[in-house]
Amino acid sequence: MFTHHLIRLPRLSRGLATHSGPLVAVPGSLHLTTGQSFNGRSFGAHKSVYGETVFSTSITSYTESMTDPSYRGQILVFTTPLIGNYGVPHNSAPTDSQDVGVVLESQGIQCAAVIVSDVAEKFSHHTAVESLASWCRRHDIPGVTGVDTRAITRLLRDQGTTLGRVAIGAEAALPPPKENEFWDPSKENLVDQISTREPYELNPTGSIKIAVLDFGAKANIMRSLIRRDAAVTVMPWNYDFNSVRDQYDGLFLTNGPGDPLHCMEAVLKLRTTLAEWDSPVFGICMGHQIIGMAAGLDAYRMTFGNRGHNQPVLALASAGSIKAGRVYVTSQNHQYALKLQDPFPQGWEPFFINCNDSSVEGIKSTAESGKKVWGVQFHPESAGGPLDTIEMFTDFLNECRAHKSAALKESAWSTVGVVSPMIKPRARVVVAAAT
Ligand SMILES: NC(=O)CC[C@H](N)C(=O)O
Repeated sequence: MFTHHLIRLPRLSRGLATHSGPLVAVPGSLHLTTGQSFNGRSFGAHKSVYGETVFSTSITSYTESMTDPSYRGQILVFTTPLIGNYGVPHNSAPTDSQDVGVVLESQGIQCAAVIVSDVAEKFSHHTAVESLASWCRRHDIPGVTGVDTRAITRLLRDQGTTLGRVAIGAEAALPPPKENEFWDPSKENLVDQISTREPYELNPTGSIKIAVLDFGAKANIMRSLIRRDAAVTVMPWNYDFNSVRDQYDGLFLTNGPGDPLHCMEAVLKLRTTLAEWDSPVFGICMGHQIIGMAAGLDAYRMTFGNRGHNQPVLALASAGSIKAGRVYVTSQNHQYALKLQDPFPQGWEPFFINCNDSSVEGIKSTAESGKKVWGVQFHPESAGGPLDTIEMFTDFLNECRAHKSAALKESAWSTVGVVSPMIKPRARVVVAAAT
């Protein structure tokens, strides 16, 4: 065990006096299961936690990242040195008539702890109501500052995502835990801990009915759907969608925390959906991994994953607003990815590839398959991050609308006993009436 960084003296002169009382120098440390320790000072809850230590290269949107349910169980290290300078907004004020109940990405802070090189002790923004430190304390989330986050990140890039413990107060000075005492969140079904227990509706008067399987959804996915006039029914991740699928015009699978292998129940149910239902399906991050596994691809654990808002992806195929050959800058937060295999399963093709590490960033059904199914590893809904691929939501809903009106015409023609000349008959039998 060696120590990378000594405890820095707290900057009492700058203090937190304006917003939350003077900062008392409480020690805070990050211990890694591989033996390294980083000693700084605490700025959040006075509580020690275990988790998986990951780093994010995002420069802004710490509030959105920290409320993203996909960070559940993770000790989030920000590579940007100064975090907290625009404070934290009120999280429950409606932003518009299509309010989803929160301003940020979920009700509370989802990551297990945060590690910041230099936490901003003063904040300034017209929507801010409190400091990062006070927000963390209110949500019982520990934070450590005054550590060399560059050194931590270099370590994580070499040795991969590593189990860690954030130790606060007297515990920070104790020897690090033994290797077998670290908690490994990837062993748990984190999705089941946060997915909705019961289905619920948003924007029920919307013009197209979309079912959303909730693996730990970011609120901006729901906003992105309902702002495009979708009526959304959010369902538990393992809901029996096949028993209600005929009531919906499209299926959406959300992001979510942890290892996708814990969600095999959803993979198997989706396999049935894809075999028997031909309405459009779209999945993001965990949702994309579930679609890929249902298609027959394998998922694997990456060394340190991709987390940040500056990940370039190259489109390999065109679809809707996406043009083959273009690079899109994307928001990402994932540890697992689909394995690139040659040949791809029949009826599927790669859609995007990561320009940095060549990992699979998207898959789609082929034109020949007659299906409209896409999955993307990145987050088109952003929050935070660039909006380069936001129109994929419009593309998905356009396909749902086109499919719905084609199906309506088809059933209108079949009730008068003629096979529509405009509709290519699918595997489904079109009932030919007499006379
Ligand atoms: N944001 C996500 O949906 C993450 C998916 C999955 N938990 C992973 O880490 O790869």
